[in-house]
Amino acid sequence: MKLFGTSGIRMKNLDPEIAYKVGFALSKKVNNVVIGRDTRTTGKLIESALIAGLLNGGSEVVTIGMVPTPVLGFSAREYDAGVMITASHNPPEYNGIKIFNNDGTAYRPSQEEEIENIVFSNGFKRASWDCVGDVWEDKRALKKYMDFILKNVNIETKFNVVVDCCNASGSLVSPYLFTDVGCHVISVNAHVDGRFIGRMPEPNEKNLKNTMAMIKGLNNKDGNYIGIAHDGDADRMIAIDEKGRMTDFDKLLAAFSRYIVEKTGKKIIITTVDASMVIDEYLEDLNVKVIRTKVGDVAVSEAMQKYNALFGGEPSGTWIHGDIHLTPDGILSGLRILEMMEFYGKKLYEIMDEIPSYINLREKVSCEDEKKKKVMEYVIEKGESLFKTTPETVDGARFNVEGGWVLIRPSGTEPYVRVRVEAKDNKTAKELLEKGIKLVNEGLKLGSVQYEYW
Ligand SMILES: N[C@@H]1[C@@H](O)[C@H](O)[C@@H](COP(=O)(O)O)O[C@@H]1O
Ligand SMILES: [Mg+2]
Repeated sequence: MKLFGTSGIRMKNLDPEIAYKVGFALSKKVNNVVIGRDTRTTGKLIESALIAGLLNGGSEVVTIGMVPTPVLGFSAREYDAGVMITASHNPPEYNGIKIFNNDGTAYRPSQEEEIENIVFSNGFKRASWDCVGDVWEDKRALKKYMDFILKNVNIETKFNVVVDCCNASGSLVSPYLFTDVGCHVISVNAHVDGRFIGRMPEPNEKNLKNTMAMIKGLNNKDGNYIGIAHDGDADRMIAIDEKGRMTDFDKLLAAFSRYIVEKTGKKIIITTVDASMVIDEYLEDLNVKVIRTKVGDVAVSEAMQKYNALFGGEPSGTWIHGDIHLTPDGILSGLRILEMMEFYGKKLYEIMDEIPSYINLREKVSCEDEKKKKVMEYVIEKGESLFKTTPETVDGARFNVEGGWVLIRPSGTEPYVRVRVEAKDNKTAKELLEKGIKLVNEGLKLGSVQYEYW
């Protein structure tokens, strides 16, 4: 059994026994740990089990309560490690455990494997009664993070911003920080509720429908609002422009990457294999090196350190600002969108409309975790003759064909195989998508096409 995926452990009805064992295993590696959790109903249950494991193994624990992931990542710098209890963008019945190093990066696969090996070895040696750990509470973590971010952003303009927090832990920080930098803020879904009653935590077109309509309505009356919407732990964000349109993930990433290069002169950008070719094209005249990694903030932060890059971003809206800290931060990303608008003196829709558009399609096919390996073996084997090219296998299988590409990869956070297509024309894009989905379904032996919007 493999516990860790793209972003730590992520499971439906996560068993507290797993949390206990992970806590115990972690106590064999570090002496003290800071723990935060998102708003999920199972948060305290998982936290209690994790703490029990850590204490039983002899680690000291500091809890910082309900916080966004960037606050936990930032707080980890004062300890040997940090643990965030979150299932990020997954629905409310999920929960997860993500471990952080004290440089703010998430645990690398090799570190996760060490924890897994201890968990499955079952050779737990408890600390004796006089060596068990203790727990303290730090109530100042949110404040320390907010002071730190405020020191590092510089926004003169009084922007109007709708901040949508999906009833998650971003609610405790994001609307306040936008207000503190001088924005007029309307907060939406900003009372915490682990059932995510306002909208589901994945920030996509379907879930942001009401917020987009609201912005459109406000701006009909000359409001000039943009929107910033987070996922369930606010390590991600997506922006909504003044016309009430959710910005395209890849185009926003391209615009922001260009801004960072123009502002800092640093010509390296890190992104992932599922990102659009628009990034390379939009930065072409600036001679920028765009480096692509596997999907996931772990791979992105690792490459940022390797190449000494200032910025790394994924088209899921997970962006890392290496000049500030190495934890993906959707709140800081939102503030930096405002810095970008101020830098260019343009509205968000004006910046977005300058970027070329390709046809980008994303679908996901239901696939239980246990079947993913087999499905991918099938995809790699049969895809080669179907697409008449050998796939790149940095992450999943990417088939580069005339006029576009298709990437088929198992999600590391959800029970899906993702099919991602990009092409210069509609026909090629549709064909690639259909072929990709058919391939996955054949692998699943479903026979019929079954998919949902990503
Ligand atoms: N922090 C990670 C991101 O880095 C990643 O992009 C996303 C999707 O991952 P996957 O496509 O494996 O489900 O999951 C999490 O949010
Ligand atoms: Mg997240």
